[in-house]
Amino acid sequence: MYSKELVVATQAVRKASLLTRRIQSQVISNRNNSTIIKDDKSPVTVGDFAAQTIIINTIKANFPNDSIVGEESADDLSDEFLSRILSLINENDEIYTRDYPCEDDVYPFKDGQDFPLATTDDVRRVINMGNYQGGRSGRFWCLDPIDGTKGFLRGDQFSVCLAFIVDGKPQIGCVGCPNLSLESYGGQDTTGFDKFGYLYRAHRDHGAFISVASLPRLNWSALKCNTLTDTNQMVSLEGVERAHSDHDEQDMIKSRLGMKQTRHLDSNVKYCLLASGLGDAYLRIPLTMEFQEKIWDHAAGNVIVLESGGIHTDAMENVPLDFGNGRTLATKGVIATCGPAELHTKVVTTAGEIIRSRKH
Ligand SMILES: Nc1ncnc2c1ncn2[C@@H]1O[C@H](COP(=O)(O)O)[C@@H](OP(=O)(O)O)[C@H]1O
Ligand SMILES: [Mg+2]
Ligand SMILES: [Mg+2]
Ligand SMILES: [Mg+2]
Repeated sequence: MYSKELVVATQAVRKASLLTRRIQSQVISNRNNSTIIKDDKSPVTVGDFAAQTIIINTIKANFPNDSIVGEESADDLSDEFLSRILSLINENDEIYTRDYPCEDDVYPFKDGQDFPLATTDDVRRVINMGNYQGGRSGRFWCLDPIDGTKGFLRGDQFSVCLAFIVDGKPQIGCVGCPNLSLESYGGQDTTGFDKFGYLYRAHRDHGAFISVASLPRLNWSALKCNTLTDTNQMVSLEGVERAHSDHDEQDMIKSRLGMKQTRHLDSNVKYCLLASGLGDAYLRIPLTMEFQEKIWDHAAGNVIVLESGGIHTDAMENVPLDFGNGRTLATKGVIATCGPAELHTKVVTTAGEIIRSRKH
């Protein structure tokens, strides 16, 4: 069991969840100065960079030899932008220590003395430690500091996602959902959720769990996704952004399988709702055959889905996702369901047929 990794992952994600939630509205109202458009036209914010810095710093302080596949790079950031990231981190550290001390640390939890965050150069260096290429052997971490940046900028759902991978297999998944209210998706909320949402975490072969993020002692409840007998009972989970998956083909799949209800929401929160039994089939049908999914968009959710009893594959071949392939998955699209295998196979077979019959 990777007990220390689990504690470090949880604390890193918890601290970054607090920061992202605290600054979400401030980033939205000051969008021009807080957001950069990357080469692939996608947005990234001071929040994404600050969260990446906090999490890599925490990992490195506790596991100095570990490598990290992180989404963001600091190469194009000005000193002024880096210094805003640094102030956000310092401000958050103060609030975190004062208001959210956590008794959950059974290990001495180091805060980065060996990797100080005192200057803008430190911040740049730490962000760029996320440049690992991944691969099939050895241990590494896989980080999406803000998944669903577009949701974050809309004031909607987003998540802080960290996985720990050994020999290409995710062993730990930890997802902070700072803006999540379960009640909005048909569930029930627990006291304190409104501070900075929920933490989900799973350890391979040891189950998937949820806790309110703000509790001084995290209170983990086991998760189990739904047990269904027909695809027509499935609630579908899909993204909000039409540029990230093929919503028309997702509609075709649902109509062929009798699925009537859809929940649209950004990021790995979809995997978390599946594990909570608040959705049953996450459909992510590729818009083009050229696009390769990034491992950080799915690695943390993978452990949470599998450990809550679900199934996670590509959208065409019905094969498990391969997180040892580098920074991207080799397969096309993604489908996660509550199972059982017979229903999952039906969903992927239908998706495959629809994708293969494309005219374009
Ligand atoms: N053309 C595309 N197809 C599929 N996913 C894409 C995409 N362009 C961007 N994405 C990914 O979609 C993720 C968000 O997924 P969703 O729409 O389910 O919230 C983004 O994560 P980030 O927000 O971390 O960049 C990004 O990696
Ligand atoms: Mg991004
Ligand atoms: Mg992402
Ligand atoms: Mg991201």
